[in-house]
Amino acid sequence: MVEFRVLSLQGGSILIKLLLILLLLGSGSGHNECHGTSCGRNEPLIRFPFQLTKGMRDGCSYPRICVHCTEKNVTMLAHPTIKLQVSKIDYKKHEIELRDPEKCLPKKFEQINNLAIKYKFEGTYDGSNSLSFFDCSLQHMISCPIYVSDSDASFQLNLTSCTKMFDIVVAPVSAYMLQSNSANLRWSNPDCAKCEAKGKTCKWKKNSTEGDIECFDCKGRKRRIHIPRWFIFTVTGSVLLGLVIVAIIKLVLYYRTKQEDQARVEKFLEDYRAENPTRFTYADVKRITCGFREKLGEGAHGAVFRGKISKEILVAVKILNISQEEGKEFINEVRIMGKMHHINVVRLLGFCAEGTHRALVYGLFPKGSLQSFIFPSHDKDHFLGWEKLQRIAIGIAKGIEYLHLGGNHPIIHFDINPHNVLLDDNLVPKLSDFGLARLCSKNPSIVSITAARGTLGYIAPEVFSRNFGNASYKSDIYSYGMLLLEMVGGRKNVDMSSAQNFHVLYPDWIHNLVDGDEHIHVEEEGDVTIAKKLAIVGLWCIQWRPVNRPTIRSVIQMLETDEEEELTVPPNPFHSTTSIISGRHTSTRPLELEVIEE
Ligand SMILES: Nc1ncnc2c1ncn2[C@@H]1O[C@H](COP(=O)(O)OP(=O)(O)OP(=O)(O)O)[C@@H](O)[C@H]1O
Repeated sequence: MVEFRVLSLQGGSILIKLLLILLLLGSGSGHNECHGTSCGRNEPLIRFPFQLTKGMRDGCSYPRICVHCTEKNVTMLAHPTIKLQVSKIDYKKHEIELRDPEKCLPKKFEQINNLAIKYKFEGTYDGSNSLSFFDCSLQHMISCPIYVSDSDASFQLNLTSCTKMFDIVVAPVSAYMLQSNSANLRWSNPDCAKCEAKGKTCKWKKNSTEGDIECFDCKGRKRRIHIPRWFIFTVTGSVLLGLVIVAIIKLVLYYRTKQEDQARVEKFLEDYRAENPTRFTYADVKRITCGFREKLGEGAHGAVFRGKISKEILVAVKILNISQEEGKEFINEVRIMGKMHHINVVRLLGFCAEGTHRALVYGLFPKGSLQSFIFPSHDKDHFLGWEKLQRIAIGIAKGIEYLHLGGNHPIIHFDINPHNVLLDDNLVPKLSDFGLARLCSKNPSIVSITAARGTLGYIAPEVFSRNFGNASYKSDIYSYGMLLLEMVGGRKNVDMSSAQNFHVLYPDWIHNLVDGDEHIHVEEEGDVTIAKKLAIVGLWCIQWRPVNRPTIRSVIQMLETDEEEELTVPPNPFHSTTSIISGRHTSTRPLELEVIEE
């Protein structure tokens, strides 16, 4: 969930960045120092020394010439009193063409004159500029009642019904221009010639009220894309709306899954207190394992994944590779397994039986299995020490005793090996995978998989072939004996180099050890005693004939005794031909077992 949120935050920040870029691009549609801007399609380009302002306010003074755009996209001079349209700007000749939107430019002569004085505009007309103004308002049907005549009489008017108003000796515009509603004026300042000679353009110096200019290099600057404002607002709005909707959906989902998690934890705790395994759906299993993210290992019955029911409750989820259609049988078996509670037995916390999915949920043991703690005693860095090994051996035996004798439903494990002994933080051993032999008995691939895993050496001869007798509780004793010998020797007891014929490697040194002439690594006095005791008990457990093997209670008694002398060394089972019931085998060392088809 945390990652989910982080991802969505990242996604959100990317979207926000996109929006900012759009807005920046949009802001490029305003005044652009390099390329200028305009009010509309056929409107003049507005660039230095013109400045686009937002309204009619006289926001800028000489030498800045301010213009603004009307709602109808017409370019107007920005002036509080003068209403004149800027219809053309010639940046080469430094000329602007002004028009009266009310089509009566002579009436606005005074304003033009004031403008020319304010901005030091020059006239573009070379002839005599003495003008006479007439009031012709008595003439009907005319839109502009003021007539202008110049001294050159180049523009003759019918003035019979007009009265002369005044004469102007020097005017910046000609009578012809005024009458034809267009006045051309030239600006001389600011002069951008110096910058332009350098291939640059001009811009106003920042923070200068005097209207100082500086050169500005536009080369290499890409032209900004013009994106209409409506487009930007629509896109921005849609994206924001989308983000809000996504956030709401995520929030709803987040709270819903939180509620589901809470309900799952409550149900789990309730079942835990009632000592029942919780039934999970397959969706629960997926959520608990975060989509089967972390695999802890794989055994004969399936893969094991790390999982989490709540922050505090960590679990290991075994996804069984059995596909029984009938879930009832499975659930019955699992309920029996769930009743098994002992300090040396892994507690089954839950299960899943949905469709063909079968899973078992156990408590998590981060230290893993005993397999990773079995090292030879001379490997000082890893060897656990004889005291701890003895405690672990007794713990495992007590776990087996509980399975065999403790509950209402006795269980033969059938797969005792170091992989199936998990260790908690205090190195207390916990037997796992009990009950799986029965649960998965319909799976024909198990024996071969077990063989491939290398736990074959732990399987009692009678489990392997009926020629050696019937499988029983004593079969677990055999596996336990092999486990003890491996704990003492710290090495594999089976040579798997040949797939078909395997050898049980009966270690000579074990006999030497119990006879007293083997030098093992000891830290303390008692260490040899413990090592010998574990070896003797191990040898008793691996007797060929089940009847010759001790019960698990006797095993515990032998392990817990302090009297070394009390333990007698059993005959070497690998030398005894008489102990093999069928008599098919003759003894060889190391003994070679043949797989006999049932
Ligand atoms: N409850 C658990 N907590 C931590 N790790 C576990 C737990 N159960 C199993 N594992 C790890 O997952 C691995 C696979 O376990 P699994 O019991 O499926 O197979 P195995 O015991 O190694 O082999 P097999 O099933 O053939 O006996 C083990 O090696 C063990 O390290």
